[in-house]
Amino acid sequence: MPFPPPIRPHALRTTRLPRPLALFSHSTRPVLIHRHSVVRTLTSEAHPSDSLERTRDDSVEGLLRGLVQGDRYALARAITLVESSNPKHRVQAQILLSKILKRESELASQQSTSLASVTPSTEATKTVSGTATGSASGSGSGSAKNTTEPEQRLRLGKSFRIGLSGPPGVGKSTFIESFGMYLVSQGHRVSVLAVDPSSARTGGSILGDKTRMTELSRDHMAYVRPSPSRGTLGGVARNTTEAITLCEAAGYDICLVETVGVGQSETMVADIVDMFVLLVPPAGGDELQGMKKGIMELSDLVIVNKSDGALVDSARYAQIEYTSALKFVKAITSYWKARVIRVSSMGGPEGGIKEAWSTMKEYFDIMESSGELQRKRGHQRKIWMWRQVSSELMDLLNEDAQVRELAKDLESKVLQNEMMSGAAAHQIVEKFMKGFKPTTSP
Ligand SMILES: Nc1nc2c(ncn2[C@@H]2O[C@H](COP(=O)(O)OP(=O)(O)OP(=O)(O)O)[C@@H](O)[C@H]2O)c(=O)[nH]1
Repeated sequence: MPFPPPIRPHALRTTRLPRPLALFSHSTRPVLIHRHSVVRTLTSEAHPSDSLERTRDDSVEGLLRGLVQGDRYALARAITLVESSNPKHRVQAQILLSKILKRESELASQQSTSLASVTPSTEATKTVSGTATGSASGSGSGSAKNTTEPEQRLRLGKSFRIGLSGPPGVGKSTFIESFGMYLVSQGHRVSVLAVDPSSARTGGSILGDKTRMTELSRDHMAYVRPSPSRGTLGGVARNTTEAITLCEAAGYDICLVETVGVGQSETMVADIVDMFVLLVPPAGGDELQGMKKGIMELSDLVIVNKSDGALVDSARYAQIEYTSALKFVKAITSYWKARVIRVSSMGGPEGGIKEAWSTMKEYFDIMESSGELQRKRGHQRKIWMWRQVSSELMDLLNEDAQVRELAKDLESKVLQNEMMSGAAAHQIVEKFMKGFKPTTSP
């Protein structure tokens, strides 16, 4: 099956917001002090057409209803729920996710009949515009309700998950802004999630308070998650996987997951997405030497960014260098050989953005039609099941006060070389198992 057609081909011109601060009256979120944060929060999560009603319903049913209507308030709150470490919230999050997955499988069985009677683009256009006009104008809501089948918004498994990584300053936000706006102009609905490894380690943030992707954030066809996930890397990954599921349930057919190309986060992102794209600066030689071989092995596409003005020659040089470096890297799948293209993120669609999308789309079509995409997703789910097991076990260990106390003592013994690390680990697990009281799962 080819890449799912855009949901709303004619929507672009009708959806721009006048000024972010005009949305104050609609926001149910607390007003933040930092000016950029205010703009990011409001522009990313609030739009007059996001919801048919302003009342906030945080029950699982309410969130689900909001999600399938494509309401960004509901999406933002649902992502906050899955990111929460509060045990009560985790139970609610799991119920919400399992309801989404249940609906997805029900839809899959109905799909052949419903999609045969309605062409995908017509169905999607009705659905999304119905939601948008319903609240924006009020008068159109009657007919909008008639044509809106919320279940049709659950397009799980019909989205394209793209991971984007690259060193700080390579132009990731500029690329995503430009690329995202191009996709939106083609009728796609785009969500952007950020994975920030620094927040996992130190609580700080590389992405910081910088206002990023302002134009895309304001577009009704896009959802930019204002703040990156935090917590342990395993927790961040779990949150991101669940956030992707929520974005897909809310009708976003393209999900971009961005990470800074330092540390382990790119491996983690590559295990979540369908395609992994590496952005590199227009220089080869030393920089290429410094680039970890591992990250090249993960890449399905390498984009040499900033291929414009005086940088074109070095971008060409980098393209040649990366292309030959890739010859020594083992392909991830026999269906696709990684490519290197040049892009100017500031050069508009013709500056390489169009080519980047057609290459990604070609990848998606090949992987989808060969069945490789489904296999890859299945394999990823299996990997994540086990990563989640270890992440949850670690959470349980950390929550146990007695284990924490023992661990502190054993850590210092291991540090002083008074005890073998394996023996210490064994004692910790033993202590935990003795005191473990199973809780009822959702
Ligand atoms: N000439 C040129 N400059 C670019 C291009 N893309 C980005 N830049 C510039 O590169 C600088 C860094 O761009 P960002 O998009 O902030 O880079 P980033 O990778 O998101 O940076 P971090 O948020 O620090 O990770 C900015 O000054 C951009 O204007 C491009 O295609 N051509």
